[in-house]
Amino acid sequence: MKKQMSQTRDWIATAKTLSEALPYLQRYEGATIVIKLGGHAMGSDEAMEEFARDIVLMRQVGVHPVIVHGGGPMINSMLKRLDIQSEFVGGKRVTDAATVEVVEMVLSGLINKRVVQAINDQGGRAVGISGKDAGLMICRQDDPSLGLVGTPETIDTRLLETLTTAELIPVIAPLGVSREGQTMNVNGDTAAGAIAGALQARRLLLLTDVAGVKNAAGDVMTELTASQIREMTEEGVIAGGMIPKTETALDALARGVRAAVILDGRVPNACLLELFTDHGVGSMIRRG
Ligand SMILES: Nc1ncnc2c1ncn2[C@@H]1O[C@H](COP(=O)(O)OP(=O)(O)O)[C@@H](O)[C@H]1O
Ligand SMILES: CC(=O)N[C@@H](CCC(=O)OP(=O)(O)O)C(=O)O
Repeated sequence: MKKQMSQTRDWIATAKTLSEALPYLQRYEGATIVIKLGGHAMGSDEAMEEFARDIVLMRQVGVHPVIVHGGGPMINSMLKRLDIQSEFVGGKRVTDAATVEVVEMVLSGLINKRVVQAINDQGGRAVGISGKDAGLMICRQDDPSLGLVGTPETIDTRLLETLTTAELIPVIAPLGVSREGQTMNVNGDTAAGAIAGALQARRLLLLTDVAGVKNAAGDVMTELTASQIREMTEEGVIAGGMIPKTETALDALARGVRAAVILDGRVPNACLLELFTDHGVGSMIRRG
């Protein structure tokens, strides 16, 4: 009897949560949300399944999710197996001709199809592409000392619009092509920011494996301004892989995205919590 009553209370709480989501569901109906799934946030098959369910639910309630994925740790292990050395400068991989082949193989092959399949297994209809498809992402060389690393120069959104109109979910591997036809390795965060800007996305969600951007004392900053980011980067508090994330957030806002959030992809249903409840799960960077 007691068990039955507590179960009823759980169901009532679930119904209340659903009911409270109504204003958020209305707010985001028809909105484009770009979600960057970092390699570190992919973790287990279970985490991937949960992420995929969130994405399918978003589509079901009229949101247009566009996924950009990373895969840094998986590229590292493939390079190691092939005995190719690799190093990062400012959160970006120094990329030579041999490395870019492995990057493309891992990102466009293994990871892209894993994300696509996870979404489709949950009843969604995802289509895997890279920045090379239909001239989506034309790049110039970032810093010559990084080799074949690209900075997106133009984003042609037509393919994404076609997919979205057909109610398909684009899943994008962060590779681009130079004007000369050279394949370029693009940091996943950088690619997501450029795509979010070009689509004038309502939100850019950067999913990673930390609770958010931490200050010098190690506390997560729930809100961050552009000047705080610049200061913390100069002081070395924001370092490594967090540099492209915060730079991307600022860049996306400058291009017209309303807000960017760096959030903890390890938290179950992180995307749903962020979009459809009061409980933010990371660091929010707003315009202004
Ligand atoms: N100030 C900071 N706050 C939080 N994380 C930071 C900070 N500075 C550096 N980092 C590092 O950035 C990492 C996230 O970047 P990265 O490893 O590239 O993630 P992903 O694979 O999800 O893109 C964190 O795991 C953390 O080690
Ligand atoms: C230029 C550059 O650094 N490219 C990244 C692309 C993958 C990526 O960004 O993966 P995460 O999101 O998991 O870090 C790389 O080669 O690792």
